[in-house]
Amino acid sequence: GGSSSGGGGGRSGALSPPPVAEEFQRIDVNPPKGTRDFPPEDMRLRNWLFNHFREVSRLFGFEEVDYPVLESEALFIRKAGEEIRDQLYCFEDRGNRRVALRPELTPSLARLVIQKGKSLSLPLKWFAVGQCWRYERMTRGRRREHYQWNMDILGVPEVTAEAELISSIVTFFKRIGISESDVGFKVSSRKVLQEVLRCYSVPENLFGKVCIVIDKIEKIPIDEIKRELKATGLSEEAIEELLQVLSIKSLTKLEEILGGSGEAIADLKQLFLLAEKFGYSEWIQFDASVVRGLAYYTGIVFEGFDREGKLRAICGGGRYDRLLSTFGGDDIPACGFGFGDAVIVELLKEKGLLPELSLEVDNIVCALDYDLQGVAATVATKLRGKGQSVDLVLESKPLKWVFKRAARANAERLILVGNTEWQKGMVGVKILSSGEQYEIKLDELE
Ligand SMILES: OCc1cccc(Br)n1
Repeated sequence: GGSSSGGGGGRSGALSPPPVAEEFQRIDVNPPKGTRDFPPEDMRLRNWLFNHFREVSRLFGFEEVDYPVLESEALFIRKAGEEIRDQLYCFEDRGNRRVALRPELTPSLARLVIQKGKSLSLPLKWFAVGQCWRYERMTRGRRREHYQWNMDILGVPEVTAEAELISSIVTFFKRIGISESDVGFKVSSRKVLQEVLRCYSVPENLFGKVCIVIDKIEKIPIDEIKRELKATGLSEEAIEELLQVLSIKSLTKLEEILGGSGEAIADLKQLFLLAEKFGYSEWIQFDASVVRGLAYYTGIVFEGFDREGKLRAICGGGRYDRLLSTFGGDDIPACGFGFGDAVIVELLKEKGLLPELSLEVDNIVCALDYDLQGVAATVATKLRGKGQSVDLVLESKPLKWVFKRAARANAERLILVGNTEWQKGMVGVKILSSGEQYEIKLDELE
């Protein structure tokens, strides 16, 4: 065994514990920094949330997909200065391959779509609920993993796709009791930025970088924003015009500035028209300052926010028509969103909307004598065959213990297998809510 460590007297007279061999040293029982365990109570909340994600995706006719949590690092290497890149959880594996824990799901979707190529019938509507990772210096004590619900539509160039996606998120919010008085969506289009930058003949390849700087507009001082924009090569004039346009909060005003002929205005007008038809006009507002922090968006972008302004963005997404070609594939028009599992729970807590979820078991089955354990197993199997859940007591326990367990499991019924009753082929039944109890033949037990 390992060398003994610690222990050993030293204090006069006091008996110190015997040294603990290395292999029995107590490990750190906490999960790695920034990660979470999901013990039953937390797992019930997580399942409740994910079941709503999945049910809404089903209502919208989406198919579930998933990808490896480990991807080639190359999938996420983009040069636009994104935070998601700076915090990539990447390493070299034993085969000397550069790999990364996925920080988002969209690049994996793009990879799979390219891999499947012509065999896919468009439009495709896929959803996923996957764990995503980042390696952030724990200076801010923030999480390093979260689960993200994604819905994506590929093959639809019109903004009906974006309108459909926002409708799915509104549907989700309504299901969990969140209304338009609690949250809203800021909606814009990167084509607004594009049209301004084109006026100043800014090269296309700077577009992603400029967006990433602007996405930080509410997170860092405006002087820093201007400095970083200048560093990308933008002229003072272009920067001033850009910041001016970004402060616009009405489509009419935007039209005055950009003129009515550009795609940005047309897309946004169409989206607001569709919002009316979907019935979620009250949930959305135009806000030119929304650009989102992912370089690959090319058109409409949107983000869900809490109207009290206490929390970070709840969800976000947009159009990314050029992502596939960055991986060498043929471009397919695409749009999608990501919805994390953290902020929404904070919002539900704020609103007192967290559901009360407890363990629910239909039956506790217990043998009163050890030699009836087999009969108890038969009873449990019969009930399970009828779709009833059974917590079968697996060892001799005092009745007091059994009642306590039944209460904790909110069991509907307690089935007791005792010698007296079993002599008559009967078992004892106690309905825990009413206290009613009776004996019944095993084959009459429902
Ligand atoms: O939303 C950014 C992000 C990506 C991966 C993991 C976590 Br926690 N957060």
